[in-house]
Amino acid sequence: MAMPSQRGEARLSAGGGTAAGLAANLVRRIDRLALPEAALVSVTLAVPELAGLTRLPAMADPWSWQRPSEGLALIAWGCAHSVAPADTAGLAAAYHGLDWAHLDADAGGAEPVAFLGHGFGGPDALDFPPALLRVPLLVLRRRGERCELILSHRGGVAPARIRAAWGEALEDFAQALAAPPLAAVPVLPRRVEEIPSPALYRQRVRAATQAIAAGRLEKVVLSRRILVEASRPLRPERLVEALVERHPSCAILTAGVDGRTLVAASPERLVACQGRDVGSYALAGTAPSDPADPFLGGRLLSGAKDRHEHRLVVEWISEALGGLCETLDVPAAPRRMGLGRLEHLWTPITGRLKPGAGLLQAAARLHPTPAVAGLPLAEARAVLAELGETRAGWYSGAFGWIDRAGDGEMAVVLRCAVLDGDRALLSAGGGIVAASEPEAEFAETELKLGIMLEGLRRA
Ligand SMILES: C=C(O[C@@H]1C=C(C(=O)O)C=C[C@H]1O)C(=O)O
Repeated sequence: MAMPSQRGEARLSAGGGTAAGLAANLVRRIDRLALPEAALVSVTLAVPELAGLTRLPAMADPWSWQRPSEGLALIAWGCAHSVAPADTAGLAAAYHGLDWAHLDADAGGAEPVAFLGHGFGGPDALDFPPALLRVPLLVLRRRGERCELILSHRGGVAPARIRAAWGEALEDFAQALAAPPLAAVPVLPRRVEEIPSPALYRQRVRAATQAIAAGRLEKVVLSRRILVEASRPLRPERLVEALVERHPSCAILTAGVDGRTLVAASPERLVACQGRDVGSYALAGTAPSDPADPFLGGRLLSGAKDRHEHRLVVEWISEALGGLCETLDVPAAPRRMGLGRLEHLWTPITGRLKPGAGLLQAAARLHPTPAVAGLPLAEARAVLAELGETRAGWYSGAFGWIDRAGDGEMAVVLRCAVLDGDRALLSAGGGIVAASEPEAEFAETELKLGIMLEGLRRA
């Protein structure tokens, strides 16, 4: 544990060195390297001494991604390059336009990474930018046993300037890692606003089922959000810690945008790529899981309404991804994915990409899936607009990372909150099909909101 002491003396671990010592050591290693030349330059250093310290430290506007079940953590610090395109297509253009040179100083084989995120499309009630691509100044990456620091900087400037910027960032980052965690006083956030009101949400579910019965569309995903207030500022890094512990199979992500922090524990993979292997999750159909009632999940698997809702998503993803793939594997029947108090129907879809196809191309085709929008998409968007629904803070958009070689993953932003001081705005929704009932749909959103509400008690 870090010992409280003066700046520069803070210890990274009981037996380890000081934060200042680590930073000085890394700076010496960087000084010996000949930096590559390009518009964007990166260097990766192995840092086994940080392997036990890949928790998100307290910082302003944190960007991070963790998949604890895969032993993956990416913690960013600062910004070397950022682009704010108008949409997902713009994200792909921004990424492919990067002139990015890299020096793998310890021959660990790892590529430098960029983070990216975007909203659902259309107005964002929190005015989050439609899309962002960011190459951080530093990324601490842990993958299994390996731990590395990736440093990036805009090229075309004197190497001494780059080294100075990295040196300063390394010092600050090491200090943040060594800072002792703040006392864990539990908070009880209370609801201060519900948008729409519970009664209006039920009414929207009814209106949606009527539009479906009238033959306008097959499915539409409605959502609601709640604003909660705590008695003191909420801390994203503590919320992340709680989510990592409770939902290790999810993608736990943060994106700091102008002092507000989006935090999510998403069970839904929009797309993941490794080489030409690609995968996406169809996730739709939800029920409470009750350990005392093992048959409940069985009912989810055999229930006609949820199976129908799920099948629509499987077919749509198979078609969207299939167009980019040489081979596609779609399991014949869904499985159950358990997430604490609820569970989903889940079909992991995998394939082999055609040459030239990649993660961002797949992401642009897959977003928004009928798991968060509806079918057909244009009619679903029209119904959402008629019902007056808006989404906020990238909820039901996507967030993830991509490395220089094109490997990476994006998750659908679900089970999320935007933290702003002592307040947090939580969003959740659910798919409405012909057989949906207002009360059950409302209860489903409450279950989904429960994941963040529970985490926030420890924020
Ligand atoms: C829309 C959300 O979740 C999506 C909708 C689901 C459903 O309708 O059953 C299940 C998982 C997600 O794909 C949400 O969590 O807000």
